[in-house]
Amino acid sequence: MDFVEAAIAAASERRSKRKTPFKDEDRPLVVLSYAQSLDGCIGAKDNTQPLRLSGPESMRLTHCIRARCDAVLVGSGTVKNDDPRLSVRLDNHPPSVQPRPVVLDSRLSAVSSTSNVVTLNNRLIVFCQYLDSDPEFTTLQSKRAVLESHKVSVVNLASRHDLPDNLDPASSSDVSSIPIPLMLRVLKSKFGVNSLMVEGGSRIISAFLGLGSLCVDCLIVTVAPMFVGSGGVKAFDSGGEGADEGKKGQSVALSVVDPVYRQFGSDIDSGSKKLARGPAMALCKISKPNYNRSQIPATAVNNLHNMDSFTQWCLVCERKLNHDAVYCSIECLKTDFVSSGTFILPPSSPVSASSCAASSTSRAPPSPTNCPPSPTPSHGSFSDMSSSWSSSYSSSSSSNGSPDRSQMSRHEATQAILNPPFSLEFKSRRPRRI
Ligand SMILES: NC(=O)C1=CN([C@@H]2O[C@H](COP(=O)(O)OP(=O)(O)OC[C@H]3O[C@@H](n4cnc5c(N)ncnc54)[C@H](OP(=O)(O)O)[C@@H]3O)[C@@H](O)[C@H]2O)C=CC1
Ligand SMILES: Nc1nc(O)c(N)c(N[C@@H]2O[C@H](COP(=O)(O)O)[C@@H](O)[C@H]2O)n1
Repeated sequence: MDFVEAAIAAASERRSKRKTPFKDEDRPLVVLSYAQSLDGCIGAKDNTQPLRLSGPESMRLTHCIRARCDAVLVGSGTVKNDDPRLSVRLDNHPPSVQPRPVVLDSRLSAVSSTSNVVTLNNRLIVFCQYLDSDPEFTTLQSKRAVLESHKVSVVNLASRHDLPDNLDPASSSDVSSIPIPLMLRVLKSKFGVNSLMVEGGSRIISAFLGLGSLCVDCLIVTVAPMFVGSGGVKAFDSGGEGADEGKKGQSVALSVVDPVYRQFGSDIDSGSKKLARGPAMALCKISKPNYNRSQIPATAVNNLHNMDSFTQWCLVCERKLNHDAVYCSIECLKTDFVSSGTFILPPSSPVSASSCAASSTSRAPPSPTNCPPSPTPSHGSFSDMSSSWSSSYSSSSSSNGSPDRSQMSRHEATQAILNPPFSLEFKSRRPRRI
């Protein structure tokens, strides 16, 4: 599917250009992808099987993403709840080799010899984490032996024996949850995994999103036009039940840049009398772990899984910041504004004053020249945006006249925002009539 190819290619290109202090190439390209409801749920608490959110078209998309990746990862909660297969079955061009399933299962409590990921695939990788001094060490070693007898590759991240020589095992103070950066490096160096799809569930999504561009290159979210309600499992729950003590109840502002939307399936359409299952899809490239503070662990240079101390980096060019600032220069601020949650619309679609005002509260303050002189209603709609997605990835100047920002110098980007050759819509979307 072109959409997936374009998304992964763009993420890969972006990654290669990024100037971070750690070596991105030491870990696989990571595509975080899941399906959620309109109220942000990916499952239902009382379900003992996956909640079907995706329609047929976007389900196929999920399988296309699986097909384009070397491995597909889920957490122990998803294995316990869903017993997923994680295989490619709906792609028109199935890969000759299925992606390797990967499960994060610290205590080997979820995966068993009868799990689908074991019985349907003999290349499963399980990451666990326990010390020699663990009171349950013997039991855990027996479980491990059983899995290994079923051709499962088990990696204990706390054991030096399981890791390549150049990587240090997780420290004894850090055995509560699997250190994702270390796990990613092991996937690459020990198993040759160059691309990884992360499917969920909630805690895994929250953990990866919390690490932002440190560990995620591309985010593909299917949004299904349905509500799950109070019994739902939230996709992103960084301050919820599973959060560390001290982080409970805290909200986290995360933003994505250059979101692109495309409709897969029937959606809520003018001819439709009811909410059909035909999700729309948001494709986003994650750029920053956190809008207000792009915090990259300084120790990550030598020791990726050590998250003790933090250094600040400019949100745009990722240069080191000496002061308590978000950007290193005014150019960077403006450039970030160009690339922040804005949508490129055809030239005929004027920007609305209200949407411009809305944008200033959520992102970097816009230059006054960004706003139109008088209020004009926006004609941009959800479906308008879908037409521009491919051109903004594939050429330096798209058919609707909008420049490809990845090809622009910072100066050109700044000029573009001061004097845009196209109209921008920042926030507002007119709901479509049903
Ligand atoms: N709609 C969709 O696209 C998807 C929906 N789902 C749904 O998600 C739900 C399951 O979510 P949830 O219960 O949160 O389970 P998860 O699948 O997110 O697994 C969470 C568990 O993974 C283990 N784990 C190990 N290391 C980490 C880490 N660094 N960060 C986070 N977790 C880690 C922990 O268990 P341990 O200590 O045992 O290792 C943790 O409890 C199900 O309802 C499922 O249907 C799942 C995938 C996709
Ligand atoms: N994309 C997507 N849409 C949904 O509606 C879903 N419920 C999921 N769930 C994920 O798919 C797994 C099941 O995979 P198999 O069909 O067994 O291969 C499930 O565990 C979730 O990870 N995804």
